[in-house]
Amino acid sequence: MEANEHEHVIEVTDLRRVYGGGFEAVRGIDFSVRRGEIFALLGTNGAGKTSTVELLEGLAAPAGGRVRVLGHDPYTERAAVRPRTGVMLQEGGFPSELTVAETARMWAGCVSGARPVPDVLGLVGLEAKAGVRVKQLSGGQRRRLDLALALLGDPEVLFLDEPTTGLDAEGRRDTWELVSALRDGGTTVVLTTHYLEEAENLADRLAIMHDGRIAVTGTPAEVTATEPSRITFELPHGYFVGDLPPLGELGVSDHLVDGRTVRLRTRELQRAATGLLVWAQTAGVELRRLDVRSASLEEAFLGIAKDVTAGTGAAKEYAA
Ligand SMILES: Nc1ncnc2c1ncn2[C@@H]1O[C@H](COP(=O)(O)OP(=O)(O)OP(=O)(O)O)[C@@H](O)[C@H]1O
Repeated sequence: MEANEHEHVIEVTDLRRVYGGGFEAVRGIDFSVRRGEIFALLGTNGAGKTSTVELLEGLAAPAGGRVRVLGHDPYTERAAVRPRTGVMLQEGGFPSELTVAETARMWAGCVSGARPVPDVLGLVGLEAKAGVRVKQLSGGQRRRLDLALALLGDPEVLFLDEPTTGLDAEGRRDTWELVSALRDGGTTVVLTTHYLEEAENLADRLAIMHDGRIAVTGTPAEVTATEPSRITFELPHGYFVGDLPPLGELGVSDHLVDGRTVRLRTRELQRAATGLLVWAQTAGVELRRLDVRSASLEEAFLGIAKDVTAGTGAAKEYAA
């Protein structure tokens, strides 16, 4: 197939994974990832993210369903897939007595057409640590070495399992910049993360998993739009909630009054905010401490986890 930006480099259909004791960790999931996009898998602890990524990496055979990476089955056609993918595992597990450069050279020996080691260490900001033993690296520096090793083969598809766990704020930002630059260069990236901010900043599309299933997929904006927006303000002195325009007519789904503070939730943010501001202007009053905001990914995440736990959430998918 000719490489183009609409090509699905990963296709997952009704994928299932069952562990030895019969526990079904992945319970029939579907998603696809296009060439050159960053796709994030989010979810609560034990949701099945790592179990899923391991199936994409060809480390285990699915109990059911189908997975294709670059058009191949990553488990049975490992030889066709592995040289074109890079894998950053949660635990690198290198011999700790080797230096950073020795570790990378050892790894490069297993990769056909490996990039020069200094280039890859430079990419992840470890060039100054080339002569340092792995056991002397900080946790964050080890994560960067993990990433460098995944990049040695200049992969078309990169799997990153919690790439920024243990990194400080600066290290995290540097990794985001690097991953974005790789995407801009055409690399397809699948990452798991616990940091919602990371998915919001980095992902072109994401899926939120819960209990082995995908609860929602879409762009960060689409997923965020599943939760209502919020408007908060203080009632002007001398006014009561009943003096406001009828809230239902402004598209407000529910409201809460706490002292003089009014909190509204709406799925029609522009209509509700405009209605309130026009009312305030006409009444000649100021809405003090006015705060108007769309839901964050965190609110969507918590809302979805709650919905699914309560059994009210059917899987939602947005147009790609
Ligand atoms: N080797 C195993 N044998 C049996 N059960 C397992 C095994 N590995 C994982 N599980 C179970 O499968 C479920 C999914 O685990 P998985 O590691 O895929 O979740 P995750 O979403 O990556 O979690 P986390 O965010 O905590 O890393 C969990 O309930 C876990 O206990």
